[in-house]
Order: sequence, then C-alpha cells, then structure tokens
Amino acid sequence: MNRAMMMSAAKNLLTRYGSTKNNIYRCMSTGKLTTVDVNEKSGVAVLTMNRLPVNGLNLELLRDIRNDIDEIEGNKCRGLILTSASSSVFSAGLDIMEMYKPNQDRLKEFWTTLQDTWLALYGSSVPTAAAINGHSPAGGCLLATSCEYRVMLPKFTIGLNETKLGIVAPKWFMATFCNVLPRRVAEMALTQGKMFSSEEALKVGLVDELAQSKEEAIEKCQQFFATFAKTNPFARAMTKQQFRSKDLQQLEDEKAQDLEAFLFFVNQPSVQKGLGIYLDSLKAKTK
Ligand SMILES: CCCCCCCCC/C=C/C(=O)SCCNC(=O)CCNC(=O)[C@H](O)C(C)(C)COP(=O)(O)OP(=O)(O)OC[C@H]1O[C@@H](n2cnc3c(N)ncnc32)[C@H](O)[C@@H]1OP(=O)(O)O
Repeated sequence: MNRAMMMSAAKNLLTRYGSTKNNIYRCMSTGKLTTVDVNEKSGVAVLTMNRLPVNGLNLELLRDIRNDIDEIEGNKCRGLILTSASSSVFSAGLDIMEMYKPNQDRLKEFWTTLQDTWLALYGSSVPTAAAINGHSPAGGCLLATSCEYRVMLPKFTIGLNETKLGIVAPKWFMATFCNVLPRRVAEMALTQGKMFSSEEALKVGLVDELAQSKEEAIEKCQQFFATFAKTNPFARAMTKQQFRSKDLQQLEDEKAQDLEAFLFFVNQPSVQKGLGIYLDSLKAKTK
C-alpha cells in the first residue's frame, strides 16, 4: 500500500470513528476485552489486552484478539503492536479456570480458539511486535514470542513455565520459542520451566530491547517497523510466512490430534489435581 492509499484508508477510518486530540484514532475494536488504536501517521495498530487484573487468556479474550488480528490484516495496517492495559502484567497466560473442572464443549472451543489465534498471529502478513509492559508467563510468553520483535520493561519476568505446573507445552509453543532462542537455551529453559527476568531475557535474546516506559516500548516497536520502509510489503510478508511455514503447517496438519491430546491431558485426574493446587497457591498469595 503506498502513502496515498494509506492516507485514503486512514481518512475512511477517521470518517468511521473520528479523531482524538492526540491525532490517534480508534480504528476498530471488535470485542469488549481488547482495544485497537491505529496511529494515523504511521498506520500502526496498537492492540491492547484489557482483561484485568492479569489478562488471563480465556475464550472471550482469545476470540477478541483473533478477531482484532483479522481486522488489522484486513485494514492493511503497517504493523501490529501487542500490549496490555495493566501496568504490571502483560498476560498471565492461559486462564487456568478454563482448564480446571472444565465444561467439555467450552474446553474444546477454548483450545481451538487458541490454535487459531496463534496461527493468525504467528503467520500474520502484517509486521508484529510486543510491547511487554508486565509479567509474561506461559501463554503470555507464547503471544509475545509469536511476534517478530519484543521490547520489555525492566523488572518483570517472561518464560514458558509449564513444567512447573505439571503441564507439557505443546509442540507449537516450543517451535515458537525455538524461532527466537538458540535451540539449547530453549530446551534448557523449557525443561526447567524457567522464568527469565527482563534483563536475562535481553541477554539470551528472548527480548530484543528494554524500555523504561510503555510509551518508549511502543516507540521502539514502531522503529522496528520502520526498518521495513524500503522493503516490498508483499515480499516481506511472503518471506516471513515461508520462514515460519513448517511450524504453521505442522499445526494446520495436526490440529485435530493436538486438540485430542489437550483434552486427554487436561482431563487426567492428576492434572486436575495439580491445577487445583496451583490455583490455591496463587490465591493464597493474595490472602
Ligand atoms: C501433550 C500436550 C498436552 C497439552 C497440555 C496443556 C498445555 C497448556 C499450556 C498452558 C499454558 C498456560 O499459559 S498455563 C498458565 C500459566 N500461568 C501462570 O503460571 C501465571 C500464574 N500467575 C502469576 O504468576 C501471577 O498471577 C502474575 C501473572 C505474575 C501476576 O501476579 P500479581 O501479584 O500481579 O497477581 P496475582 O495476585 O497473582 O493474581 C491476581 C488474580 O489473578 C489470578 N490469576 C493469576 N494468573 C492466573 C491464571 N493464569 N489463570 C487464572 N487465574 C489467574 C490469581 O489467582 C488472582 O486471583 P484472586 O486471588 O481471585 O484475585
């Protein structure tokens, strides 16, 4: 999309939604648990998760994120920055309540929506970045590492901690991790269920930069997108998708088996017991 087309699209969107005094306008917000704001100058969309207190990824939040990604793609935005409305948690990962003593139909819908959200984010043609303005365990780390670039605020933690919960991260969680980290670092961190501090994450390459504020993190993500200014968007998108095609294709091919494995695993009495104990430990923390 050239600048003239971009401006015309921006004008259309402004007509639809109106501008604000900061010259940032709400482009679209497909759900109640997210907001999407598009910067009129850069054409970059900021997708903010807003399910407080911890952005636990339940079915409804995942649906909203998925729909937002589709809208952002459809509107040919110049980039997508994923961030959080919380000042201390990016996302606590999957909402454990979805997996604990679950309704089976909802459990299926939940996992299928997570699969589809990952396919949409990891494979999106639009450049993606995460402004990680809080803790980012497990599913939160999955979302962040599905993006092409990560900027994190200091003194938070990020990682795939599943083994600490008695859960096995699915193959596509691992593939996403391996797309960012050297294989040996990824294997050790996965088996240990390691949560990296922001500073450690920067050192191993799990995040690309640190920033002192959310605004600075968003600015750095925009600067990352600017590195594509002289590339052809179609060639860029194709290159990204080909680079990630093996991981994407594997889940596409194994979606049904992956769902079956998840249902089987989660419904094991020992896993239910472990999730119950973990939930109690989280709640005890606040008492
Ligand atoms: C073979 C293949 C097979 C497949 C096998 C299956 C694979 C599944 C893969 C799983 C992926 C996951 O993401 S599993 C999810 C893993 N996530 C985690 O372990 C994160 C746990 N949470 C935390 O560490 C912390 O909450 C953290 C995020 C740092 C924020 O700390 P804070 O002090 O700010 O907040 P807290 O007081 O802890 O939390 C506020 C409230 O939110 C709740 N809460 C926090 N995290 C929650 C969560 N993930 N789900 C539900 N509820 C959560 C707490 O219980 C509190 O509830 P009240 O006391 O009622 O207010």
